[in-house]
Amino acid sequence: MPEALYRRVLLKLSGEALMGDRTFGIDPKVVNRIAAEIVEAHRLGVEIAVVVGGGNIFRGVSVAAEGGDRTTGDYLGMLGTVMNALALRSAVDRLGVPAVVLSAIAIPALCETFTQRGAMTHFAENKVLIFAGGTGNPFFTTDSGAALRAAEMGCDALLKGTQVDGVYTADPKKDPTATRYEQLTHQEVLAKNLQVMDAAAIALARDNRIPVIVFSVHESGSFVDVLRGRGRSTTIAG
Ligand SMILES: Nc1ncnc2c1ncn2[C@@H]1O[C@H](COP(=O)(O)OP(=O)(O)O)[C@@H](O)[C@H]1O
Ligand SMILES: O=c1ccn([C@@H]2O[C@H](COP(=O)(O)OP(=O)(O)O)[C@@H](O)[C@H]2O)c(=O)[nH]1
Repeated sequence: MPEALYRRVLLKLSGEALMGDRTFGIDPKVVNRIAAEIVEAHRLGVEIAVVVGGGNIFRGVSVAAEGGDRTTGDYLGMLGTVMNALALRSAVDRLGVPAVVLSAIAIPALCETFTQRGAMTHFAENKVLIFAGGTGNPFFTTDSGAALRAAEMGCDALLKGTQVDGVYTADPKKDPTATRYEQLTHQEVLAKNLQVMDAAAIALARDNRIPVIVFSVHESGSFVDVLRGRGRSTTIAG
């Protein structure tokens, strides 16, 4: 069995993935399964930072679409990511690996506030880092937060665990004839306007030469498989 291909990775976890079969919120069974995979990867010796999404709780654009205030909606979305991060920390902790939540928005009663130097200290202490609050700014996404933190933390790769098992010629949920790419460049994703990740996140990864690997977080063992260079995924690099 090959060991991990990477020394330090940023795992972007879709908020919606944490819902399991529910229509809203957090399914503890799913959180426990993902936590177990993170712990397995940690035991391979990989340094892991996680950025959690919040789409299972709140999306600012939905508020705006109904005539509400986008900025307030986005802050609610960021708070949703803090809820997910706390649930994941508790699940990883319970499996015997220390984990810490670092939020872009200060909520000192619940978690630490992110600083790059503080986060590096936690890596040196062999902890799993869980980044909450996205970038801390409205009008951004947690994908952009993931690309930003991957650059700040010097990660070798950004692994996007999402609803689909890679990047397709079109959204596979809408177009059943769409076919999956094995490999693409960041520039091709932008030029073809492939919507699996927002353009700001892809551009930031491109400018910092960070490969992005898109895989399905719904398949058990997929995170560790990707770390070992196995399983179904699309690599965006070059
Ligand atoms: N070209 C494409 N290839 C793959 N997925 C795509 C593509 N275009 C749109 N999508 C959609 O993008 C979704 C992933 O993006 P997003 O909803 O932001 O996920 P996440 O919640 O993981 O951040 C997939 O579930 C898929 O339906
Ligand atoms: O830097 C950020 C990250 C997130 N959000 C808000 O938080 C919500 C949840 O994040 P996202 O949609 O990226 O979650 P995911 O799709 O990964 O579950 C977004 O819709 C935004 O409203 C934001 O305003 N700024």
